[in-house]
Amino acid sequence: MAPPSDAPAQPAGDASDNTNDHLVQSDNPEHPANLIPSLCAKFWTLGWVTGTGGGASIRDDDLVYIAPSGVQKELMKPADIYVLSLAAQAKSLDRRSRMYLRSPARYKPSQCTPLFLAAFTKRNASCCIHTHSHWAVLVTLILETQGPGNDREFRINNIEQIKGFGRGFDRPGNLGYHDTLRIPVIENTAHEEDLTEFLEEAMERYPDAYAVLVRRHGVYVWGETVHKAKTQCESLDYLFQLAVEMKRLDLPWITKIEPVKPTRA
Ligand SMILES: CSCCC(=O)C(=O)COP(=O)(O)O
Ligand SMILES: [Zn+2]
Repeated sequence: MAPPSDAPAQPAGDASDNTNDHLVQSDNPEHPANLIPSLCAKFWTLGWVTGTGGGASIRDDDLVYIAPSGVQKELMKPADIYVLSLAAQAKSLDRRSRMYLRSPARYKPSQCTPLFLAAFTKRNASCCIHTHSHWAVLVTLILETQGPGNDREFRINNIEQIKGFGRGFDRPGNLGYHDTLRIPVIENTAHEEDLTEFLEEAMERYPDAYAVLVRRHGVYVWGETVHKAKTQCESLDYLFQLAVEMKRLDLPWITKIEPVKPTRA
């Protein structure tokens, strides 16, 4: 059956209408133009990029690789990827207009683009992942029930998976078991791009955070490398799911546990 005429076309991997195609052509599976589609296909199986929502972007030095908007992210091809230069973008007087080095004609770039750029420019991240995970959304809903003043930060401690997080931008090492992981929550907006100023403001308030939750929407997670962004996103999703189950069992997310001293025989 033919799709309705107003349905967004699915990526077909046809780059014939583009210039600078060499920017997305590589046999290396680690090339960002190959990695974004393969990561998004994995994220779809986790429920992170369902129904065109969510996505991922990768920065390689000055070049930023971006998925198309409104497409099923698990089906896109390297030829569907947009590429822009951070240096060229920085010179642009109009913050909202973007000069793409490669721009597939049939789509628009992801609405998440300015949020991904914030992670790259303000945190020197190399990868930013945006999920619509149920667990992320549920955590923001649970926090909402705790009322104004207590609903703008997710906090958890004394859980082993917290060690999956770096200590912060430009700070060596990872969090420890007894450390408290803090993730700011911002309110959702009618359009994804309008989240940018609130995400940037949360980054200012939480200089060491690697993620920002968006109420009733999902989460943005970044890292200094693709590997670290993915590890942190997985760790966070694990912690969000655990937190939802803990809440169901009436268990607190923050506990006071004294460090156990190792005994020597
Ligand atoms: C049903 S998804 C609505 C937009 C959104 O929240 C999102 O993450 C995807 O935006 P994109 O422009 O990348 O399709
Ligand atoms: Zn989204």
